[in-house]
Amino acid sequence: MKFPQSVKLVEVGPRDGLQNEARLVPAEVKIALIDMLSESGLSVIESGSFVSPKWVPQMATTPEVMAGITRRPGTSYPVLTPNLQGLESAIAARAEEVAVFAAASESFSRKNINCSIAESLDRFAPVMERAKAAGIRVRGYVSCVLGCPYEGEIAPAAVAEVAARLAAMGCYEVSLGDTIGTGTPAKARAMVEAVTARLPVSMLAAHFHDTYGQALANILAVLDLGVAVVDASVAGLGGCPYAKGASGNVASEDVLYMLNGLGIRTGVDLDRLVAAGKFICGQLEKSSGSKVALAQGGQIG
Ligand SMILES: CC(C)(COP(=O)([O-])OP(=O)([O-])OC[C@H]1O[C@@H](n2cnc3c(N)ncnc32)[C@H](O)[C@@H]1OP(=O)([O-])[O-])[C@@H](O)C(=O)NCCC(=O)NCCSC(=O)C[C@@](C)(O)CC(=O)[O-]
Repeated sequence: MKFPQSVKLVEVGPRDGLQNEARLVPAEVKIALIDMLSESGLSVIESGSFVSPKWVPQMATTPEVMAGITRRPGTSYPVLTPNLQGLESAIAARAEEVAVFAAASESFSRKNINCSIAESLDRFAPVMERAKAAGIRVRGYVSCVLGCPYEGEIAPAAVAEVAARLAAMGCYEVSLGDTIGTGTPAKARAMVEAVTARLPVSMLAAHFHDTYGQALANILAVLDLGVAVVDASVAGLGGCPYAKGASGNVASEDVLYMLNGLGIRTGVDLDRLVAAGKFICGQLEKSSGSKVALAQGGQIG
């Protein structure tokens, strides 16, 4: 197998990880988590989302979180923005990077953002324009790339089409989300091959959930195709409010342990990452979803 020499780890725990937690996590706890994650050397920490608080109440503290974190030079703290209203809030919060999120499944698009795929892309157009004018980088997500909770199988060509549209609109990176974690390595490869027929692999990120325990295997499969950006969530926190049964994202600690073992550079310190995971698990009073953290005594607080 032929792997990249270095990988950019995108930590999504403070957003994707926490958005599904039923108990509201105070802003101070999110701030402390993000600051610990920054200290581990991560260069990207997704820190919240400017979405409707009626849809995702856990993210309502994003303005306080963005105001309270210590911004480490060299680290970016993107937030999700589904529309212009979200982008204006992100600008007010001094976000330097945002993400728009589409889906490869019509049903998931409607459940998640209350519009069709085409409507979502139309809605992103003014977001892209305003972000560009404000000097803000935009990442794009495609959800349900390896299966949909409502429609089942998703064709790789449908994923490639949405990914290509996001790139054409100006997204600098497109993150491919196995939202419900049903993918397997061969399917992950086939999907990435379909996307790389339309986009350079350097623009792609793997965003895999671990519902069926396949996430690390899927990541390995797509690293072999040249994907060099991997999204992960500390302690394996996560799920998706609009994808019943989806478990957490692949745990950041486990991805880092695997990358270290492969000799792939990330610039991230495993011990500090484990400490951040231990901190948030203590706050949430739950065990870590990271095998590495558990092996290193990372149970509750
Ligand atoms: C997109 C909407 C807003 C459409 O929701 P809608 O109800 O169709 O929107 P609307 O424009 O009719 O507005 C309804 C209300 O929401 C407010 N509103 C409208 N926009 C905003 C905003 N930006 N910030 C704050 N408030 C907002 C707006 O002001 C209004 O307030 P009201 O008048 O009723 O008091 C809604 O569906 C929504 O917020 N959805 C968010 C869903 C979400 O966050 N899902 C999780 C993230 S996606 C994901 O996890 C997958 C991913 C990315 O991780 C990849 C993967 O794993 O595959």
